[in-house]
Amino acid sequence: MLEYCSRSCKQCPDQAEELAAILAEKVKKVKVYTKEELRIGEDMGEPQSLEAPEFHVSEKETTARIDASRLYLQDSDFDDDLIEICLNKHEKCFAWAVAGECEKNKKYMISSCAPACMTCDKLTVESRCPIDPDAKAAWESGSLNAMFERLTSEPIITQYNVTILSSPPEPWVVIVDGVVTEEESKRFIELGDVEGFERSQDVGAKNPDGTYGSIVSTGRTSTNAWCNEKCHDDPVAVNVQKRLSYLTMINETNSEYLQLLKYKPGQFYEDHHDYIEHNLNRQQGVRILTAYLYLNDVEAGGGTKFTGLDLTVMPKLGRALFWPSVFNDKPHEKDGRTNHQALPVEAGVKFGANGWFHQYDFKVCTGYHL
Ligand SMILES: O=C(O)CCC(=O)C(=O)O
Ligand SMILES: [Fe+2]
Repeated sequence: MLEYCSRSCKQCPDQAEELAAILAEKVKKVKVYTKEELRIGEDMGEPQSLEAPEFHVSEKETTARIDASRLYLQDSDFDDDLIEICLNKHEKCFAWAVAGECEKNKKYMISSCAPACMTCDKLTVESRCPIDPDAKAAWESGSLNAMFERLTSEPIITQYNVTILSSPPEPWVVIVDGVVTEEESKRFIELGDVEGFERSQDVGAKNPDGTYGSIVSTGRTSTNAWCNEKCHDDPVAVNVQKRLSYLTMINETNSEYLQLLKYKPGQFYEDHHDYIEHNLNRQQGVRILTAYLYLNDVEAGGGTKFTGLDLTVMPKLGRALFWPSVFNDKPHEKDGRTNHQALPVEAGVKFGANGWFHQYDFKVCTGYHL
C-alpha cells in the first residue's frame, strides 16, 4: 500500500504503522511501535494525553492531529538527523496544538512541540537565529587599524599603561595594563567558582540543528566557566565589559559571555586560532578580536605565546591583551598570523578570561556556541 502512497500523497488511508516504520527507518531506530503507542504519538516524542477538557479539545481532534503530523514528517524532505531531534517534549503538545497554542504561544511550542506544530524546520539554527541582512558589522575595512591606533594613543595611554608588541605590517598585539583591579579580579575568580570551572572544550562536530557541539581535547587542558547566568549581571562583570567596550569601541552585545579560565600546573592550550570558520554563516558573524584578561600573577610559566610572531606575553594581574583574528582590509577573513598558545603553568595557578568580540550582536539570539 505504502509504495503507492509514500511522500507527497496526503490522502492515504490510516497507515500509522507503516508511516511510523518508515520514519523509524529514516532515523535508524529499531523500535517497532505497538498500535497503542502509535495512538498516543510515542513515535514523535512524549506519549500524548489525548483529551484536554480544559482547552475544550476532544480525543478525536487530538488523534486527527497526531495522524496529520505523522504524515507531515514522513512527507518532508528534512535531513534524517533533523527528524531525529524533532520531538514533542510535553504530553499535551497535540492537544495544545489543536487549541491553537502553536500560534498563541509560538516560542515555546515551536521548540517543544515541533511535530505537533509541524515546525521541525524552525529547529535549525539558521531558522532560530537568521542572519539579519541589514545588520551593521562592527568592523568594515579600516576599522581594525582605527581601533588599535586609538587604543595606543591619547587619552587611553595616560589612563592605562599601554605597550605595543606588534603593529602593521605585522598584526597588532597590544598590552594594556591596569584594566582590571585586584578586587575585580578576585571577584571574577569567585564568580568562576559560582558558575563552576569545568574541563575546557574545543569546537566539536556539527549538531542536527546546525549548531556545533564541544569536545574535550588533549590540546586544551585547562578548566573554564562562563560568565553568563549568575556572573553576567554582577556589577564587576558589567563594569569590566563596559571598560572593554570603551577600549575597543565595539558594542558589549557583540562580545561573547566572558570565558573565565583556570590553569593548574602543567595545564596549557596548544597552538590554535580564535577565529571560527562556520560563524561566517551565523547571525553573530566571526570573532574579530580577542581581549584577554590576566586575573592574577602566576609564579612561573603560563605565558601566551604568539607562535608565528615569536612573542610571549606573561600573566600579570589586571593586564589585558588585545589581538585581532581578522585582517584590517578584510575584516571577515582569518588572519592566520595570530595563532597563539597558552604555555603550561609551571608553578602556581593561572586565572584569565577570554573576551571574544564578533562582527555582529552575539547576545540577541544566543545561548552559547551557535
Ligand atoms: O590562556 C591564555 O594565555 C590564552 C588562552 C587562549 O588563547 C584561549 O583560550 O583561546
Ligand atoms: Fe585563544
